[in-house]
Amino acid sequence: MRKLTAAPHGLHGELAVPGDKSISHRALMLGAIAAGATTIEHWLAGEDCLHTLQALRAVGVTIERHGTTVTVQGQQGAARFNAPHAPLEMGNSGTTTRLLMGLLSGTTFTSTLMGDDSLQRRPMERVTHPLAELGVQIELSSAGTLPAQVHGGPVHGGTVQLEVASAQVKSAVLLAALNAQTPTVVVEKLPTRDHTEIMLRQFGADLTTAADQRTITLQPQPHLTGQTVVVPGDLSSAAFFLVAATIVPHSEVRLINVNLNPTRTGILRVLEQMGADITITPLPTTGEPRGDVLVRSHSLRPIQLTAPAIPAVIDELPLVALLAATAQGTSTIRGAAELRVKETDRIAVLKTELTKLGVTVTEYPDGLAITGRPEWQPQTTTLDSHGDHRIGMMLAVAALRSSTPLSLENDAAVAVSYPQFFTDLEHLRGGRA
Ligand SMILES: O=C(O)C1=C[C@@H](OP(=O)(O)O)[C@@H](O)[C@H](O)C1
Ligand SMILES: C=C(OP(=O)(O)O)C(=O)O
Repeated sequence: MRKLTAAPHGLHGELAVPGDKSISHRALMLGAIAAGATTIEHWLAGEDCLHTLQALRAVGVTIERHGTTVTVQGQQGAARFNAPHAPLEMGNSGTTTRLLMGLLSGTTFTSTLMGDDSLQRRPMERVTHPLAELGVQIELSSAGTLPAQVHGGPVHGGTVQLEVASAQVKSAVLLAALNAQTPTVVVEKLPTRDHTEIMLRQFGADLTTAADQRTITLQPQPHLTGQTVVVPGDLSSAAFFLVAATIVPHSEVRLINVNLNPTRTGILRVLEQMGADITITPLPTTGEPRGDVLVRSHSLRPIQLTAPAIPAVIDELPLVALLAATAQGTSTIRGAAELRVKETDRIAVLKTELTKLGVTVTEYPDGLAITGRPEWQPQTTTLDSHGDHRIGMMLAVAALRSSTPLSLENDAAVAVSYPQFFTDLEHLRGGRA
């Protein structure tokens, strides 16, 4: 249980958030199968990425970590991994699980993947079905969930049409297809985050994305070479402070060196459309776009989000719901049924926690309607993350507008993606209550 305090004087200052979670997972995995060493700087030492690191060590990859600098000794292909002595523990991490299903299909052995209670409930057939089209054999529980047995073996190329708009599924297919004998074409329903594609190109793969942004062609058997990967700050982590500074009066915050990949910047577009005061300054870079974002408090208007906008803001939707609570009028988030199969059913949990906070919320199968008021303040004493890191951090941001003390149950969940979240929040509060 953590005491949450308000920020009556607003949030102020500059912050470099930890490295991007999606990119940190991918850098470990591509480093593990490349030739030679990969050095990763500003790596995210959060619980999810540590599960990827431990799983790769368990299959014989040598990985050294000093804080946020990680060195991976590449094995020149998953076929050189060693069979693990025990099941691989995925913890709470959907990304670790789904991407490893693709990567481990290139081994010469069977791996067992296990997860925590939340991950054990999340759907995995979305990955095993498209992988089966490439000849990959994976067994799941009768409910289509973990534990999984991933059988290493031959993989063939082909065209795979994905049923779910998911970067995890797309990435699993691309990682498996590296070992095929013929090219693979992956066709997505909607474009999703393209970190795997960008990084595969950096490591030397021949991969093209069509003008529709959702058809990707990968040539098989590339020679991948170890790289230096400098991970940009995680926009999904920065988003908590972008939203906090917007809705807490008297704030001015600069988030420095955050990832600005357009497949991830939906939250910036939402803030702009709602009338927030943000200034984006791109930094010169190759590969992943990055830059600084300055935000000052501002009043907001409601927003209507539909399916095409969802992938680029999927992890920030709890924050969009909070922004909507302070806007004059009703906002809607639709086409977001994916929220129901995240760490929690985020639609149901948002309904519960926002209702406690005194916000008018309607739940739909695929989203929410939220009626906001510019003068809204939290109306409760105890909030609950339900064990979901993003819900916990959003609630801590909501509490900044409270006039009475609040407490947060299951606050430890934040360590999944942002272990120093409360310290960074305190830094921007300047220790002023
Ligand atoms: O590929 C990734 O790194 C991720 C993709 C998204 O999941 P889906 O692929 O299930 O949409 C996102 O929610 C998750 O936090 C990270
Ligand atoms: C959904 C998330 O992650 P994952 O799917 O990797 O558990 C998240 O970080 O919000």
